[in-house]
Amino acid sequence: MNPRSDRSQPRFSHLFLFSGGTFHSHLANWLICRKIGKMELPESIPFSSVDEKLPVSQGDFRDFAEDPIAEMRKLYAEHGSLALLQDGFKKVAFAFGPVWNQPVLSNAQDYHSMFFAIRGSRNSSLRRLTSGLLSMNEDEHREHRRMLMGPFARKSFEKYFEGIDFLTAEMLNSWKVGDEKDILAEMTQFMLRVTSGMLFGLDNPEFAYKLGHMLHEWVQMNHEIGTGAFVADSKYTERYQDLLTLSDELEVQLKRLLEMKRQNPGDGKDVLSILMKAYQEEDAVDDAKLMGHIALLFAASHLTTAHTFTWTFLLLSQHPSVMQELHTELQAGVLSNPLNPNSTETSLDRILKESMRVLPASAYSQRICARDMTLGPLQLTMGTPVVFSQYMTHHMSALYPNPDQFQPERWLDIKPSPYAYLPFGTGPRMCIGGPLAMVILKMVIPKILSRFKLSTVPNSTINGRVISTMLTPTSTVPLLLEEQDGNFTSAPIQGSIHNLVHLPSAGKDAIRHAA
Ligand code: HEM
Repeated sequence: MNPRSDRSQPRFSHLFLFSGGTFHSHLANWLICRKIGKMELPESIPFSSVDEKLPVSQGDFRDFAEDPIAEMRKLYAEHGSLALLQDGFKKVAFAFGPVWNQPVLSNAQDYHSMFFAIRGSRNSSLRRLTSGLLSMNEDEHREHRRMLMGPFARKSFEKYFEGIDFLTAEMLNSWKVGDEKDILAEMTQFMLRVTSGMLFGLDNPEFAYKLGHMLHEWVQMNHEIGTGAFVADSKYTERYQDLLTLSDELEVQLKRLLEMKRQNPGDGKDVLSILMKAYQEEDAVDDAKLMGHIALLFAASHLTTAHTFTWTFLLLSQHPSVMQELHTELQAGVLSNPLNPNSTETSLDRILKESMRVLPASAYSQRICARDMTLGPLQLTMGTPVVFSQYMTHHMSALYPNPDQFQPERWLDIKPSPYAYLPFGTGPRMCIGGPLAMVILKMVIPKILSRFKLSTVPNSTINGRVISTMLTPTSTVPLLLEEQDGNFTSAPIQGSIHNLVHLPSAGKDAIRHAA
């Protein structure tokens, strides 16, 4: 039997947080939320009186797991910026756009964070490795976040530059004019090395990279079965045992790393050394927590940044006039110091902002209601997941005209609120590595583009979709390495990339408007 057609039995799962209760009207609350700051609720919201019609759709969470963007678009088209998806007894709330992002993301006391994947049983290595910031809330979160901020403060960045420069040169020296490169594989490998170096130091590069590879596999596996935290389907959970085994092995290696660091602290310039020192000074050494932080930092950092590199190079290769402007700035040498706070905004700043708007590496995330509460007209019981989405918010035409088009020049005229533009999230749980990721992108992109022209391979097929919470290229992303001669053209490409962004070579009707 096709499991998708078996709708007669509600599916129960110990993995899923149940939510029950009845719905009531909460018009007053909704009206208060209607105008927050400068942001108006988009006109399209269809309920005029909450009693008339609540924004509830019956659905199948497996459809959401398969294609989160398609499901979110459907909910948005049907209900506007607030919706509840109900599958049997289970419910998930969806909050799209700045009006609802604000309460969900600013109120960390009522909207708790939850690790994006299955966490394992109480005494498992998986549970310990997933105990980093994303699994912490309230006082515990505040305390650990404060200690973690040190290595991610701007004054710490210079410690990582030497390693990043070295690894960039190593990658570029392995590239040759005429090569066709899968830029996704290249940038993933590059970020794996950069992240391993930044987190563990490069005094023992072989061990750092070995650990990096293990963490990479562990992160990938978490994302693959991550959707299992939402839906009960063996498709997502059959690799769970493999994840438990890998977690055991990873924990052994991370313990080894901590021992090595204690015996030989090295130059102390890596994130782990800085953290260990901070924890020691506060007499708060807890190896399980340290390992949880390291695992999360790796998970949060390397693929998000690798995907941002990949999407940006793809978008540039499809937009020759944008590339031309960047090249002119590169030649004028105005991009050389990404750390200079006094430098005026360059086209690279706008390109990165726009790339992360139109193809945000983190497409959505979720919170869990910490108590029974209301969100607009919805009454949500404790434990109900609330999904918010960067992709949906960034593609709202009321906020960004022609939202599916890559138009870096729009940033000359706009300054959206942190609830309308949030590639790094916002509020008390905003990404702690965002500024560092931006510096890495701004350091490395000019170096690559000074050496090589990256051109689209005509008619290549580029696919992308959301896996777990990440907007991920799901095919290779082949680009041709050519001599940088400053003459840019583009060529048509195929694939599901056209469902995510409107590319000029695709013609007018290639994409439905996302939101
Ligand atoms: C382009 C690269 C990156 C993107 C797009 C990104 C995106 C995000 C987003 C959207 C969140 C908020 C999630 C939520 O609210 O549920 C987040 C949180 C986080 N990110 Fe990043 N991130 C990036 C790079 C990094 C880097 C380089 C690091 C560290 C080395 C990092 C570490 C973290 C941590 C620890 C959190 C959790 C913060 C907390 O819960 O308090 N990220 N990131």
